Amino acid sequence: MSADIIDGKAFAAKVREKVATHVARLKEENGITPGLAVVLVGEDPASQVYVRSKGKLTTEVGMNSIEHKLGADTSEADLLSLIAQLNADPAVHGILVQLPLPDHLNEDLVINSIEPAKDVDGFHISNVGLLGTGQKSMVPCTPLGCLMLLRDYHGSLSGMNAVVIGRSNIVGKPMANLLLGDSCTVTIAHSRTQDLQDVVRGADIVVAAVGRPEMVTGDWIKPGATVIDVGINRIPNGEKTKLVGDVDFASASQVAGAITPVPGGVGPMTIACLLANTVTACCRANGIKEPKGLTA
Ligand SMILES: NC(=O)C1=CN([C@@H]2O[C@H](COP(=O)(O)OP(=O)(O)OC[C@H]3O[C@@H](n4cnc5c(N)ncnc54)[C@H](OP(=O)(O)O)[C@@H]3O)[C@@H](O)[C@H]2O)C=CC1
Ligand SMILES: Nc1nc(=O)c2c([nH]1)NC[C@@H]1CN(c3ccc(C(=O)N[C@@H](CCC(=O)O)C(=O)O)cc3)C=[N+]21
Repeated sequence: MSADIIDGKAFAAKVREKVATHVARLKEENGITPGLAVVLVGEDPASQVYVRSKGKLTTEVGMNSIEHKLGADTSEADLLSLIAQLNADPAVHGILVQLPLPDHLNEDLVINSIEPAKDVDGFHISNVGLLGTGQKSMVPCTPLGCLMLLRDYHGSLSGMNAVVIGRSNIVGKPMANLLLGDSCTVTIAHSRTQDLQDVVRGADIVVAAVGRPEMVTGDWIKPGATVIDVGINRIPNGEKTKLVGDVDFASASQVAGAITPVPGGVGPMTIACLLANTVTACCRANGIKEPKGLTA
């Protein structure tokens, strides 16, 4: 059997089209251009690539992209003062501080200094609490993108067994919360989980967010299961490098019912959801009815 390929790249392009329509409407009817500020501290090459790609797609949908690139030795006080300035700027509707931050900066402190209404990553404790209690919040982009792909493929997820591998604050935990919200029976696995393969074999939905190249192989997957591969790992490939997920696509796609590729799966959805969250934040900030159906 060969799995259906869930085309995140194509889906994300459709989401960005909808975002662009709403941005055009905000400009015409309200005279407002949504603005997304991205803060990058240090020179991590992978982070630089994402930030560049975010900036390009932000302007492509008609929004303002504000980029702040700070040196790796930036002090916490300077970073906090930049965030305070962005919090107070009415032209900035969304703020994203690219993670990971250099070791001398306290990530929790920095994230929690972002105005929750502008926290388009959904990482602020206030948004985490709102999501955890099923209240209106900013939803983290990567898990939101995964949920949209799953709902689009399955319709209802109610009663399905979902296994999320990884318990990070940015992917694993919010993913589990969203799946629970859609009435899945959710298991969260991590590096201390015993018999991980057996746990995964019970899953109708597997979300892999581990950071280990091609760890999940076809023999772990229940035949017909849906596999969402969040992993973005750059590995050597001859003289060059290539991007692979946390799932071994070649073997898993022989067993799964549906699977997301890397690249072209979850990654593009993350950025599309970031843009959608920025439109939502802009509408909320201006007392404008927020668009329905932009995200899940
Ligand atoms: N596509 C996208 O848009 C995005 C992709 N990513 C990618 O997703 C992956 C995960 O990212 P992130 O959540 O930030 O990573 P973290 O490193 O923060 O978390 C990884 C998680 O995987 C668990 N883990 C590690 N090794 C194993 C193992 N052998 N068996 C089971 N669990 C294990 C860890 O367990 P423990 O807690 O016990 O240490 C941890 O909970 C990375 O490849 C990252 O690049 C991330 C964000 C967005
Ligand atoms: N505050 C914060 N928010 C984030 O959302 C965040 C972050 N920090 N730090 C890093 C991770 C990672 N991440 C990705 C986004 C898009 C792709 C993406 O578009 N990937 C393309 C390929 C890109 C390539 O070729 O390198 C794809 O999978 O098809 C990947 C990874 C967001 N993250």
